[in-house]
Amino acid sequence: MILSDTRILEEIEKGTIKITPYDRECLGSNSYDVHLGKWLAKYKDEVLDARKHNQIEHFEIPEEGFILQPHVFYLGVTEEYTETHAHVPFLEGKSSTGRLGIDIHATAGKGDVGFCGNWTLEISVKQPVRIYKGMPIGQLIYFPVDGEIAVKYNQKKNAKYSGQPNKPVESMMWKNKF
Ligand SMILES: O=c1ccn([C@H]2C[C@H](O)[C@@H](COP(=O)(O)OP(=O)(O)OP(=O)(O)O)O2)c(=O)[nH]1
Repeated sequence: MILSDTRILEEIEKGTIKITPYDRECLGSNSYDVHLGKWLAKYKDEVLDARKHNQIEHFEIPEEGFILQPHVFYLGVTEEYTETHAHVPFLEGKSSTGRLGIDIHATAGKGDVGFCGNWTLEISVKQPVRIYKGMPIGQLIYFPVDGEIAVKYNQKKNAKYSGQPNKPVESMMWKNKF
């Protein structure tokens, strides 16, 4: 089951879903459109090491936009700060971004019950494409959960991405012991 527009609105009124900034126009029949924040980032090193803390450098998308290149991996961020306290939020692309050859997440679009923060986007493109801050970039969909949640994401001691800011956050895989 996926929450409908009226159910998303009810949850927003209850405070179990928070989306800031919020615009009623961005609410679809069963999703909410999110937008590209002004910060992008790239890893400093060409070769990443899954055991190490790979550093990123942030840069701002200028007014005239920024051309993303294929074979370069970017991190982006949603303009929206969200909180989801009773449902599983999923970040999906939009058909219109997909049709421009833009992928906005790599492998994991699922969020956690209790996730609070801006969403980091894992962006790659099929051909050069100019993107702009504030453009619609994805959509959030919400799934009800079956059963009690013992520990919500924002209550977990080792949650790596809790409270993500309005700048992209790099992989914290290095915090896993392996
Ligand atoms: O494209 C995405 C997908 C998820 N998230 C956020 C929401 C999610 O609640 C959180 C953690 O995601 P996930 O559980 O997939 O990450 P992990 O690598 O397993 O980290 P952790 O060990 O903290 O769960 O990151 C993003 O910012 N961008």
